[in-house]
Amino acid sequence: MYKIKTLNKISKKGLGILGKNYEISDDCENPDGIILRSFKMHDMELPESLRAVARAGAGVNNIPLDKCSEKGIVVFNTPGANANAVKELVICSLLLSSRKVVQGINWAKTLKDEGDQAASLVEKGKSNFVGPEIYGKTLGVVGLGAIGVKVANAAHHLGMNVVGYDPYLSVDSAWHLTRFAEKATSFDDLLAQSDYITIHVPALPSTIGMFNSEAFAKMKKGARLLNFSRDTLVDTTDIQAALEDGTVSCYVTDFATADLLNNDKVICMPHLGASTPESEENCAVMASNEIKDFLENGNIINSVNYPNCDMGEKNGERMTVAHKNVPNMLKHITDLIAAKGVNIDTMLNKSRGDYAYTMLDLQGKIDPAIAKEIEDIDGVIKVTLL
Ligand SMILES: NC(=O)C1=CN([C@@H]2O[C@H](COP(=O)(O)OP(=O)(O)OC[C@H]3O[C@@H](n4cnc5c(N)ncnc54)[C@H](O)[C@@H]3O)[C@@H](O)[C@H]2O)C=CC1
Ligand SMILES: O=C(O)C(=O)COP(=O)(O)O
Repeated sequence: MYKIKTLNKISKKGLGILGKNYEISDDCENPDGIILRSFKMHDMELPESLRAVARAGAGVNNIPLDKCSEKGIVVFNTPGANANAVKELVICSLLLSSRKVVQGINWAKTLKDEGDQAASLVEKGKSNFVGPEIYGKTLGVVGLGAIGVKVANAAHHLGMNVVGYDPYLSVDSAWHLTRFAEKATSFDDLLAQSDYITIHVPALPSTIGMFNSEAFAKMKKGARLLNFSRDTLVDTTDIQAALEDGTVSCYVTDFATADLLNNDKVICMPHLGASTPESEENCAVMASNEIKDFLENGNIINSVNYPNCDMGEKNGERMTVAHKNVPNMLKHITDLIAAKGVNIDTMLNKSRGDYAYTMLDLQGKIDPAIAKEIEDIDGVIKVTLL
């Protein structure tokens, strides 16, 4: 029986994929795997039993990746599984940032006690809520991954000019991106051209604070900014100054904070980007499949800290070894196996940064003591016999 601990509410349909050999609860002790959404794991003690963490979603800034890598815990996410949900809310927000819909609705509500006068007061007051159309305007998309590409394509279909910036654009994203999107020559070029800017990059040391006073100074006066990625990408003090002096005319963010909630030029949402039944299910299905394939077969698909390694379904004895990416590891591991008279049928080894992963299909019955001996090799982190 495998034990899975959930740290957030995860779609039941998705968890159902795991099947009868899985005990799933939010308070289990010694879990083999954790499935979570935005729960912040940084202060959590990582149990010795833990082999895998699956983020049902895209962003992994809530997970202590370095600590997991050091302990041989493989972390997964679910690329693209919630991208459509976010795209739809971004398109909605483009319109909200332009047309003063939120402000207009809030004002209309104040007329609820005006009786027969309400209709004529509405007509008199509506001129305060005029806002421009998005058709023919330029949208700058920062980060052309799963979400950015979908937003760019949808905005093109709505008649916008689209300019994109992504120095690490993947081949897959390039295949899916509308040919009408123009490539910004630099981040500054995107800032200078755009009437609307939408942010779709992960929160990394290189992206945190990328929207600061320096960036705002390069933007078109009155541009509108949308942030459905992470709060830390936009400097809170600098955005408030940019809103105050009119550099930015509206900021729509999926990350409500006390400062921003008080600002009339900010539309704050309570992190709703991925909150659709479809996306919650897609993410949970993908996360469950990833963790199940890893726990049962040792395969790594869509990891964010270990290399992807896939030897298909196991058929016999399989050993997996998480280790440091240093010379001679394979020699040490295979020498020890050979010394026990065990034959290796198939082997796969891949590395990613400082870490590597080796999968070995072994012939015959294996003495579990081998795992302990391999684990004692300097540089080996975790050995699992499946
Ligand atoms: N509001 C919400 O509910 C949700 C928020 N997100 C956030 O959106 C982010 C993006 O999600 P996806 O598109 O699915 O991820 P993704 O990994 O498919 O795309 C990210 C893109 O950003 C690019 N990038 C990285 N550094 C960059 C830089 N300095 N400048 C420009 N581009 C850069 C990458 O090359 C990649 O193409 C996530 O990391 C997460 O923080 C994701 C899903 C839901
Ligand atoms: O997938 C992401 O990065 C998200 O931000 C979605 O977060 P959530 O799963 O809705 O808590």
